[in-house]
Amino acid sequence: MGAEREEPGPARGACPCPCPCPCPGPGHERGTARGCPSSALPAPRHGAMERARHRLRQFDIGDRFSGLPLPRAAVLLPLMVRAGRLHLLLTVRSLQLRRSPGEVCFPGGKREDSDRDDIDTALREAKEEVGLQPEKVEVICRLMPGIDKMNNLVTPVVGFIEETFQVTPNPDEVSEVFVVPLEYFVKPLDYKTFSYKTSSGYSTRVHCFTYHDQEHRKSFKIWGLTAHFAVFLALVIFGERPTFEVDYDLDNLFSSSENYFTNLYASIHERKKSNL
Ligand SMILES: CCC(=O)SCCNC(=O)CCNC(=O)[C@H](O)C(C)(C)COP(=O)(O)OP(=O)(O)OC[C@H]1O[C@@H](n2cnc3c(N)ncnc32)[C@H](O)[C@@H]1OP(=O)(O)O
Ligand SMILES: [Mg+2]
Repeated sequence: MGAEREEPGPARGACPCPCPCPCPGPGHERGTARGCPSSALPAPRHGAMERARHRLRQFDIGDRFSGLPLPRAAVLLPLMVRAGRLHLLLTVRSLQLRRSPGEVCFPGGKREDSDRDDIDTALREAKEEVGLQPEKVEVICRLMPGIDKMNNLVTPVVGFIEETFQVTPNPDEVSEVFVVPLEYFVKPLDYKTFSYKTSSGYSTRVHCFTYHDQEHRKSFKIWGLTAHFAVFLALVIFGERPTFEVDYDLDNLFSSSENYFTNLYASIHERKKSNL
């Protein structure tokens, strides 16, 4: 892993800055070279990134749900700028995997004992799965968690990566990597929704996007938890009404996303109690 990180802080991550100054110091933002007097690294100054950073920091949940008694997992939502627009990097899971083979997901996985927090988990998994070095990620925030089919508490960690990043997928876990313009998750061309009842009996709306990728000349289906995270990320960053229905009050996005999560969590908790 990279250099020591401060706890807590709005913009955390492995600091790529090679300078010896305490990190972050006054005016020196961790995970970036901004404000660092002795750093030679250029700070990314793209307008779309600056706006996204600002919005995302308002939705950072930090370690807020770290005490919940559920097994933990984390995913990295890797954002990059291509042709002036934000894009999200996604993976297709290897067909050899026991769980969710062939499904689209973000780089990520289950917490290991060596991980200090969800950021460590997301960065470690991204390195293992697509060869992304932690120091090449500017971690911005952690967003509201979700709960997967196995009742893992899954925390999405948002980070910026360079457009020039060359993926090296680990074929044991990842069969393909592709990128989607983030706007697609608020203005899709091919979208369906259906309702889904979780194992705890909680009814939720499932988003299902089909993305026709020109680069790979094929279509990818992005749905379930992965689509849930991508939609929320796009809502946070763009602050616009999507072209489809969502389970949030868009005028109170933070509190309604928190309510959504707490209701889902409560349904699992209740089910566990009634099974005792
Ligand atoms: C509404 C219902 C839904 O949402 S399903 C809809 C669509 N699907 C999704 O949205 C995907 C959502 N799921 C996920 O994002 C992931 O499953 C999450 C929750 C992050 C968990 O991460 P996951 O990728 O399963 O865990 P992981 O990476 O820790 O391990 C995956 C399996 O791979 C194995 N593995 C690990 N390293 C290697 C290796 N070097 N060679 C071979 N195998 C390897 C792990 O042991 C693990 O296997 P297993 O799952 O324990 O059998
Ligand atoms: Mg994984």
